[in-house]
Amino acid sequence: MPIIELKNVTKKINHRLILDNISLTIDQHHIYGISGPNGSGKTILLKAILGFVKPNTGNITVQGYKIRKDQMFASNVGFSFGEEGLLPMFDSQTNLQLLLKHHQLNQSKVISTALSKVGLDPYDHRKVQAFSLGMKQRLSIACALVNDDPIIILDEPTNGLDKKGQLFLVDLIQQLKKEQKTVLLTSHDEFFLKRSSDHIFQINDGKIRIETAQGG
Ligand SMILES: Nc1ncnc2c1ncn2[C@@H]1O[C@H](COP(=O)(O)OP(=O)(O)OP(=O)(O)O)[C@@H](O)[C@H]1O
Repeated sequence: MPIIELKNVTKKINHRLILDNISLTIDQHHIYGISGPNGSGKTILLKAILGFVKPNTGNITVQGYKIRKDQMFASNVGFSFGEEGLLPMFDSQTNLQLLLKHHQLNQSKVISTALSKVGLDPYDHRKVQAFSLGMKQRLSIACALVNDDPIIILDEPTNGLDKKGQLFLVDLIQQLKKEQKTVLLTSHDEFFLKRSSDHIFQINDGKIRIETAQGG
């Protein structure tokens, strides 16, 4: 059974068709990359899967639950939308702490582990507003990882990362695959997509098509 399934999903914004009858299946433990020009609907698609955007027609199912029907929002999904999800007036530890879904006795260990996984210093207590773009991107990715969810959604995770950071991210995604996570990510960087993903989808004019399926 697919872990995520979209059936005939349509989304219009201001009478403009953004997602045009999209059907898609995502199998668990695979890495899926989505490419497409600016404004093609990649972010809207990810937000619809999470339940943050309501489609006009169609159904989205995550782990067997219909989103905005059985469940308002997809649970068990870690997500990163770059800087927009961060609280700049707090340090990285507080940003992660506020996201923890479950009370944990070893909270600071869980937070340190997530920061170390993305190459940030767990003892750096500066406010996030003092971080470089690359550090903010890494923290945003840590936000997606901190709850150890089985599904990880990363919108443009290479934004702000230099070449070394991008290679680090490729390794991190391969590590997530080894941990049996299902990852759905978007990127404009074809090289990064090919290096990191088992399957690549292309969105254009609201329609989605599979570009390559390298097998996972
Ligand atoms: N809140 C909104 N109000 C009006 N239009 C919106 C809104 N959010 C998105 N859109 C429009 O929907 C379209 C798809 O946006 P989306 O952010 O999904 O594109 P994208 O493929 O992620 O683009 P990029 O590569 O630039 O990040 C764009 O034309 C955008 O202007």
